[in-house]
Amino acid sequence: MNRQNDSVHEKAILVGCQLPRQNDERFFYSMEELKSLTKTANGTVCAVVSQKRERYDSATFIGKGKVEEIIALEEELEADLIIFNSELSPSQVRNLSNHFNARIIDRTQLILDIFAQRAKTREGKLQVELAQLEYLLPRLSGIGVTLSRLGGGIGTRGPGETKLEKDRRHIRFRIHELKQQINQVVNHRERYRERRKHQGAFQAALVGYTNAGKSTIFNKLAEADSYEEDKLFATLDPLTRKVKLKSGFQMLLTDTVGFIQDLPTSLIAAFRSTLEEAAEANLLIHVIDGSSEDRSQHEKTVSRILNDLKASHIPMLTVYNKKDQFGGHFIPENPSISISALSENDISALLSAIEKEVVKQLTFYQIDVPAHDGKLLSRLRSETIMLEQEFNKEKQLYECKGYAHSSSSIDSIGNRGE
Ligand SMILES: Nc1nc2c(ncn2[C@@H]2O[C@H](COP(=O)(O)OP(=O)(O)OP(=O)(O)O)[C@@H](O)[C@H]2O)c(=O)[nH]1
Repeated sequence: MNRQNDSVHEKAILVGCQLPRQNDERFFYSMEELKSLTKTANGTVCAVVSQKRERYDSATFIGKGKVEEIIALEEELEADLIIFNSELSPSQVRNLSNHFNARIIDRTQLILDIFAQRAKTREGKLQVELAQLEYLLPRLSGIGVTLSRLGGGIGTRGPGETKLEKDRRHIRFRIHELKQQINQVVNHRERYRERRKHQGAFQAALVGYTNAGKSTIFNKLAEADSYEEDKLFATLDPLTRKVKLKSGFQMLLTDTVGFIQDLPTSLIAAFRSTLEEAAEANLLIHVIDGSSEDRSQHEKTVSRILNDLKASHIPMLTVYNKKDQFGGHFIPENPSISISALSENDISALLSAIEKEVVKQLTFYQIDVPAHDGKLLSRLRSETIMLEQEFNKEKQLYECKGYAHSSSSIDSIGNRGE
């Protein structure tokens, strides 16, 4: 399993600059999120500095006075890192590096670093490396010149603990290579996705703000071995598993990447194809950390991203998770359920709630199955929700009734009707 450099806790000063177009609430939330991202990357926040300006300073992002203030803080607190809450231009990084001993990184690099640490599947790793290199390339000013003392620590790590390449020629070659490999993997996944569609499987996807508890719920529902941890972004790749509902009906469940505000564009591009998978689901299971103070902000972020993905029309079950920490007293959206993913009873209630939503989308069928056709019977049991199965001794057949997914490939379900 892929872990951070647990022993190293770099000390970071966070820097934000609020422009007139950003209201106080949004700016505050974004700084809070930066703190949480820093902790996720195994950094320790030792100071937070912010400034209001009409526009960013083209040379140093923040004003001269603030630069002086941070120089003093850096010395006093012995900071290793200064993290800026916006994307810095290559020249801003260069200019700032002249003022500080600590390494300078921006929000994008921080997020890329976290994604690099937590990518699990081959595709996720390739995509994160590509996003990192595309970010890095314009920021190198010549062969072998490094970006803000590239070499170790937050912002410089590649997927699977490899060091980021720093030579322009190598980077270009690697970008080319990565694009080819990603194409292959994506094509392979597309074929797999088409096959699943063709088979008419019912597909559900877990979506939600990062750290809401998606992987935990996914594991409990699918009894799969996914990676969960109390840090942001434990899920970077969509993982798809079979989930058996109480009736025996099997659906596919996909776990998706955690959503955050202002995901860097390079990463949106990298994960677009994987997020598109969620956009094709029959049912979205939106997991919300009900115990978080930023709950409503998180919900807004997720709705916005779903909207961008053109997935807002998909039926949704809202799950307020971590009930053990908030008491479950919401009068929330419909349909919804409050649970603690850590409680077996609640997981069982969640399965029933999911089943209720699934049934809404299924079609009633009635079919006679010859007694000797055990194969069809067993398929009906797992691929549909069978309500009745009566044996007609005279005709030597089973009279079955139930609900099936409308695009089910069980072609023998001919005589549907309500
Ligand atoms: N107290 C409590 N903790 C929970 C519950 N569900 C999940 N957690 C914890 O919350 C943390 C985050 O859970 P994950 O399942 O990794 O969250 P995620 O939504 O997959 O996160 P990303 O992959 O970062 O998007 C873990 O430490 C879980 O153990 C719950 O119901 N109650």
